Amino acid sequence: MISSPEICQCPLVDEGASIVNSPVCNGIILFMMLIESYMKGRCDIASPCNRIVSEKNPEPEYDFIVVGSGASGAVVASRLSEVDNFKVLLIEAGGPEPIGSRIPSFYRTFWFNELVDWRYRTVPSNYCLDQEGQGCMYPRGKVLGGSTLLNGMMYHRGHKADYEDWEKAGAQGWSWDENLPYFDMTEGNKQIGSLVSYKYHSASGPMPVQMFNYQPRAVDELVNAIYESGLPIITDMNDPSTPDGFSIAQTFNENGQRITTSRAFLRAKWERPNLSVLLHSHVSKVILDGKRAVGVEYIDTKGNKKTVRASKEVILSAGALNTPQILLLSGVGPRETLRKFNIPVVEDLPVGKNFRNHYGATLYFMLTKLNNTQALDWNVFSEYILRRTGPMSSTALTQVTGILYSSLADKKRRQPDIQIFFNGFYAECSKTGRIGEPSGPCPTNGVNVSANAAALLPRSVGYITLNSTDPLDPPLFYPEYFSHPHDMIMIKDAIKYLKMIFDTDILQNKYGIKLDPEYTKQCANTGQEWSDKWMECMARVHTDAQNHQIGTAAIGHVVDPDLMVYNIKGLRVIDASVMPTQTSGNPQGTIMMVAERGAAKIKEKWMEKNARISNLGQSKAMYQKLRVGPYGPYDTEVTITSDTNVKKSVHKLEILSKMTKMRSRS
Ligand SMILES: Cc1cc2nc3c(=O)[nH]c(=O)nc-3n(C[C@H](O)[C@H](O)[C@H](O)COP(=O)(O)OP(=O)(O)OC[C@H]3O[C@@H](n4cnc5c(N)ncnc54)[C@H](O)[C@@H]3O)c2cc1C
Repeated sequence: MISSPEICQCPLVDEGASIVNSPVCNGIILFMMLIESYMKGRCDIASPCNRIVSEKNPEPEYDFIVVGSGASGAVVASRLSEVDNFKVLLIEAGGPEPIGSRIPSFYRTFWFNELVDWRYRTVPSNYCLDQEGQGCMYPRGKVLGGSTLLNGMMYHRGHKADYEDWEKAGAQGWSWDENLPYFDMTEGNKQIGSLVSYKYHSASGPMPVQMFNYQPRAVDELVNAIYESGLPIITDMNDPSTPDGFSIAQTFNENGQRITTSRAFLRAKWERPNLSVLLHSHVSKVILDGKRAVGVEYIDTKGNKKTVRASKEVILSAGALNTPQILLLSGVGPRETLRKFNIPVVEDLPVGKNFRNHYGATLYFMLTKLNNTQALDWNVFSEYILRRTGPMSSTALTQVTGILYSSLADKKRRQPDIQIFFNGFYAECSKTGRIGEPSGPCPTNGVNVSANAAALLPRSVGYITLNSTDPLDPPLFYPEYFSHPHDMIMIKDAIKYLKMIFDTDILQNKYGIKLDPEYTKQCANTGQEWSDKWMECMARVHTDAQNHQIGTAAIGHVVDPDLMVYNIKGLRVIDASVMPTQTSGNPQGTIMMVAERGAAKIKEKWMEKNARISNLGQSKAMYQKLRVGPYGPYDTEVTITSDTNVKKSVHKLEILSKMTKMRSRS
């Protein structure tokens, strides 16, 4: 039985956006309102005692100002404020984390909600044609935790070869080996020993990493189908010896809840009077005194322009879509763009160029032999509220992914270049909570699922520029998808892998899988389904513009390898913008690593000599400790998961992965 609200040590809170009335579950829905009110009454979910409260009276000057609290900014602010005598201000345009965002199954619920999402779109072009001329959608976190509050939570470090590419692009000192200690600093892996090896993971970082504690039957069946298709199954996507294959991903979660960077890194704020946070404050530009950054200008909740000074550094962590806008408005960018908008040129740099993103095609299917009923009901909700497990504690099919080689990939360098994602069976919506409640008007019409076939190392490069000098006016995004012919080859190769899975006995006969005609009609005139022309049409119509944008203030182009903006003192960029080329995987793990390294570089520069030596000594000792194994500290830190459901999935992955290896040897 579900009990009444818990008594937490602090008064309950009601803040942020609601799960009711989201695009994935619209209308006034009593059951969803009930779920939300129950969640507010659970201390571990609502965490009323650890709320980040916005500073009412910010001081006129801080040592460091960090702009943006996402995958990068929360890490930077947290690491800098470890130094007692650094005064740090973190400025975030969005507000607090909505409580509903902690539920993994609601992972799409907050997309396009203006309270937490910038709701960007690309300039319309010859792709994303299903969007009726509005351009591709780019959900983007405008909230504490940034896009780590909207994302799919998958943890990936990229591959060694990706960082060789970084070095070639000018990022000297950013090789795989040099980055490893900083990956380790972030990662708090809970499955070392039970799923992944101490050799490639760390247990001691603040960000919890593990598989979701629940895998629905559909995940099991999908993994079976993948094995039947002959494609490889691997246990750990971050093990360099198995760079390609399908797996159930490890994700950023704990106790059945999403963990954003703000939850993982900013909790420390409560012991740190030297860290202040300003919410709902939109930074409009960096204040430059000649070629030195001395503060920022921001727009507060009432629309007033305010300024705050930085005595040491301003750090831009506003993400690859917003950092270039702030730089351009500050007079740092391509001369021709700045002149066009009458912005005085402080430094002529290629800001906004080198805009890269993973992208591909989405294919929509129907499982015609299943009834289309809601995956969220009273039973599911009770299981979650009592034990923090069940369908609400995972992202259903989305936790399965595969990273594979296209025909263009460099296999010798072990650098896969395409990724497959799946979507469906989400416990995200229900009107009454009744068991067996139909989803949509035609319950016997089959279950809708979809899959994405994406290029991880696309060659097309776009740009971002200003639309106007109004800081609240979104910039213009020109990703220039398909401008390089290789991308279509990679995407078609990825679709061919999907076809192999689609053709399996399990999906064909047991589930009656079919392409959803609603989503193929625009390509009906291209001839046969799955033909080259059909795949090309599907990629342009149902373009999957992923949300892994990078490169718009890249190392070697706009910032130096220490992440300092060229020729400007006191101004650093530490976020996805500095990545010069893509990594072949989900980027949050890499961006957190960049943030750890960036913060370490700042500490190295500004900490007093004695403190610096002791800090570096500690980091080194910690790293050495982390790398000891298999009988060293790791074994004492191993958490063997006790959840039988996870154990079953781990066991299955292990068996299928062994069978994959045997198959490839024979
Ligand atoms: C829907 C979705 C799914 C994804 N899935 C995954 C996944 O499964 N795994 C993975 O690794 N990655 C995933 N990603 C990508 C990952 O979340 C991003 O790459 C990462 O969060 C980017 O980090 P960042 O710090 O550069 O920017 P963000 O995390 O976006 O943070 C930027 C912050 O800066 C703030 N900001 C911006 N402009 C201003 C301003 N002018 N003033 C003040 N504050 C400002 C923003 O509000 C935001 O909080 C996904 C992203 C999305 C959107």
